[in-house]
Amino acid sequence: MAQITLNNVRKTYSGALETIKGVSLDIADGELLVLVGPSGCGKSTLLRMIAGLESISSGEISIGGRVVNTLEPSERDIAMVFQNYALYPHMTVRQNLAYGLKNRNTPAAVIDERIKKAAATLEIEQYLERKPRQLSGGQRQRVAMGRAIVREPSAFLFDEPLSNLDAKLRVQMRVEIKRLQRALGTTSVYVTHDQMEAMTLADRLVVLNGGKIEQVGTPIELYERPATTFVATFIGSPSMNLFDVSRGGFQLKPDAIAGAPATVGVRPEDLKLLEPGSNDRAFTANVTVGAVELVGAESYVYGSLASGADIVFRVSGRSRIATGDNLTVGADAADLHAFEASGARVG
Ligand SMILES: Nc1ncnc2c1ncn2[C@@H]1O[C@H](COP(=O)(O)OP(=O)(O)OP(=O)(O)O)[C@@H](O)[C@H]1O
Repeated sequence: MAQITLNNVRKTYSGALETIKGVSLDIADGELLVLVGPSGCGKSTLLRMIAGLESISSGEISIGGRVVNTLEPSERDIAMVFQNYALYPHMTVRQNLAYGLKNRNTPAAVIDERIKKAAATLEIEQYLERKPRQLSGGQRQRVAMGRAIVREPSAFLFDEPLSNLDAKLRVQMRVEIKRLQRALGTTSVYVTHDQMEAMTLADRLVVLNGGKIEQVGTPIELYERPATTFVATFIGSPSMNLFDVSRGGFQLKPDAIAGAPATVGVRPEDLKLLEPGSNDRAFTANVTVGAVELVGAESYVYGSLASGADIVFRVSGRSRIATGDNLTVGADAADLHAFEASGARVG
């Protein structure tokens, strides 16, 4: 087990602009930290630098109190789990699990014991003599996890391990990874571009944007108090409505928000359908409905304000709302988010 520390880590690929622009992070012993952000923001680069698969242009990374900047991946006592499983096709599951340990001259009895334990934990005991091609995607993913577990490393690094699986299996495996990580208590860094996966897995989340940290916090902290408009729209689905105050098209009670923000944000789930013309909430707006989307237990209503700004809100169940309807929606002061023109949160 180990704490991982990043101190002002930077990366410039040769001939490219700076990709990681000074990232500092303390990852606690046993913590599951998720790096999330849009494509190209530098998640994989950061993870690969922790793994030692990519050099660091400047700054310092330490694992378990040991500076690892110049150590080979094999010397860092970490195990990586990738999306493409990286299993050897000609070897059985047992041989795949044993491979990394044999290379490290682990005694045969220890290898057998660790494989037995990992196979039981992952419920893959009955597949040990099979080849990877005789397994389903989910089973292969478990074997990939098994290869990491038998090493008993001080940290796991996950690089989008579930992105090759179908939606249902992805949810199952994500629950399993969380359970395993808890049970083993191994410090883990997990990269994904899927905000839902990030929210459900993470002890803490790091939102990266353009090689910089936008915000670090627990999923609930990021959801309730996004530090920037970027985080506000990245976390949550459908994403938060952001209204340009200078454009208007909505009513705000004078005491609803302190100061003079440039942007007001409201989550779709915090907007309530009101009696037409109501104005007793901190925020109210008249909406012309453009489209209604039924998604299982609730519907998303998409529309526009008088200013032309887009708005989306959620209603439970199958809705009678139809395209062309004129409605009034509102929100309480506690559910409003305010941002400066720079995108930074106010208050
Ligand atoms: N070997 C390389 N040489 C030059 N530029 C690179 C190299 N690898 C990555 N980059 C660039 O660095 C940036 C970050 O890439 P990275 O793969 O870390 O992003 P990411 O957030 O993991 O994206 P994705 O979610 O699409 O995998 C991108 O602009 C990418 O083009």
